[in-house]
Amino acid sequence: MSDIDRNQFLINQQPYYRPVSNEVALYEAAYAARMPVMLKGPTGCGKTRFVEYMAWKLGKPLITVACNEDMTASDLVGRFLLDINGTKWQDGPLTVAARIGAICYLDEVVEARQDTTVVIHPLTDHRRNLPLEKKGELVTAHPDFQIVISYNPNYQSLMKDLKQSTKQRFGALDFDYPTAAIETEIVVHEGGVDKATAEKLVQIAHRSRNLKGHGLDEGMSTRLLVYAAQLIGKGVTPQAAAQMALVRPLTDDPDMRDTLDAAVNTYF
Ligand SMILES: Nc1ncnc2c1ncn2[C@@H]1O[C@H](COP(=O)(O)OP(=O)(O)OP(=O)(O)O)[C@@H](O)[C@H]1O
Repeated sequence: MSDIDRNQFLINQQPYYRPVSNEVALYEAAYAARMPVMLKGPTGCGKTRFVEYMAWKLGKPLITVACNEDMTASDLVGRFLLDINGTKWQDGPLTVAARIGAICYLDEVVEARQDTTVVIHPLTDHRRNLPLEKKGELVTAHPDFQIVISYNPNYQSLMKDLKQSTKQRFGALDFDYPTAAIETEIVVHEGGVDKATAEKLVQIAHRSRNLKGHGLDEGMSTRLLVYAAQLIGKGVTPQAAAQMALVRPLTDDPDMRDTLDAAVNTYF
């Protein structure tokens, strides 16, 4: 039993999510089958917002874990802690999610070491259980439990990739930056700018995305477009907002910065 209040992980207000394709229906089918789901796509394209929206739509709690390379299996599963009465077991977020029947979202899972990632294996196949080896307990996942991971294929390298035995436990949905019309709609909604301004921001992003692989690792994300729009909404000039939110975060290279600034200047 867990004394954790499941309600604290429920999303009470509908998150704004603009569907791009049939991802909502596909996710619902995967959830109905309790299939683990992998969301693949570049940074800032809506993966996290999508999971929040789906958790709200399905009325299930959501527990999110930002993965990093220092994360150990204990950070996910739990550990014994010392307190005044001696040692006390504390469940990690994955264990809490399995007990209360939450959707457990492991963000950027490829950042975690492979020996950490394998702890999810027994939860992602027919066993649906989680051995707490140090505690000597086998947790059987609540029927509502589901595991979702996000993954940016552009960052993958030989050193950092998921094992096939991990990948092949998931159904996968491809995400990418939406079409110009949909992305404009998102920037208007999230950034509170008019349509004409949002369209220009999106066009600048398209220019940068064309430079991916030609001096840029990634183009400007939808998230950065929303940031730029929010600055404009606070009274910053579009040019300064685009420089601060779109160009400067993207590159440290002075030539590339000048190229992107020039692109901004053709629009604003
Ligand atoms: N389809 C969409 N509907 C609504 N908002 C969106 C959508 N796509 C992107 N956004 C906006 O872009 C922002 C960034 O999206 P999100 O945080 O979901 O990115 P992400 O793909 O999870 O990024 P990362 O991989 O870096 O965590 C959101 O806060 C939201 O404002």
